[in-house]
Amino acid sequence: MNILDKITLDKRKEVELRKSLIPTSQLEQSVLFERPTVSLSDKLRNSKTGIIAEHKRRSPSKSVINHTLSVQDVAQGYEDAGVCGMSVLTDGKYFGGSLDDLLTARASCNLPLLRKEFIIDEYQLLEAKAYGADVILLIAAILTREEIKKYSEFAKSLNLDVLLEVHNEEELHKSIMPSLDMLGVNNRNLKTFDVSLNTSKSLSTLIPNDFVKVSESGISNTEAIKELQPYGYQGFLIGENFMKTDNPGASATAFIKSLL
Ligand SMILES: O=C(O)c1ccccc1NCC(=O)[C@H](O)[C@H](O)COP(=O)(O)O
Repeated sequence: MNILDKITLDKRKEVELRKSLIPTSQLEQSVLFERPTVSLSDKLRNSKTGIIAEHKRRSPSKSVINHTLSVQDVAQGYEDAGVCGMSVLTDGKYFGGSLDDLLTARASCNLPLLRKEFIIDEYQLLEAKAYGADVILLIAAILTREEIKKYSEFAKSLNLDVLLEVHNEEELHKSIMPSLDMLGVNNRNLKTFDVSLNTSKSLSTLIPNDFVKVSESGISNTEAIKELQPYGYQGFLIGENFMKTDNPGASATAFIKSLL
């Protein structure tokens, strides 16, 4: 069983429990449900740098990245750095994140926030909205085309942007549809955890220009961005490179400065 299958199996049990604890009607009463969302895809289209900076404590490929920082400091640091958006991992078991992290980020900055999660149920989209997200992630590897359509259309009805993530050509062909805003290519091989920018490069020509192209994972220097921009990428999701430092905001600031 690969890591995504394992995560998804656990996620199904977790979501059933969450549903029994907090009914949908309670999520819909969140004051954040009325908040006007901010479009990450619009910000990326109009940006010279396109950085989406992630809050990430640990991951299946790295057991410890950073467990000491406050989400508030990280969010404010990223906003001061001038990133386009912030990604917040909300999975607890594999990434050490939570919906409270998303809420804290929402209370700490005005950046568009991506709920980085393994979405397998519409209920998680209501959670995303109720806890202050502007964008949701759908992962093609764990969803059928029908599920991608259903979840992306539901997200759009909640005024949430949709980032669809693929790892290969087959996932890309299965997923293209008008209810997506951004197409993300994940450079991490989920069997070996190796990262290669060649994944983004080789899939770039297959992504129609109507979608904002985002390159995800393994981006550790500004040369990588300069290498990917000619392939049409306007968004760059960066986690570990910033989070492994004592001050992710300061490292994002230096990164963006050297890109301009
Ligand atoms: O990061 C992992 O090890 C991982 C393993 C299995 C599924 C997802 C995983 N990561 C989620 C992400 O997409 C990354 O956190 C994100 O792209 C940032 O990557 P990086 O800059 O390499 O931290």
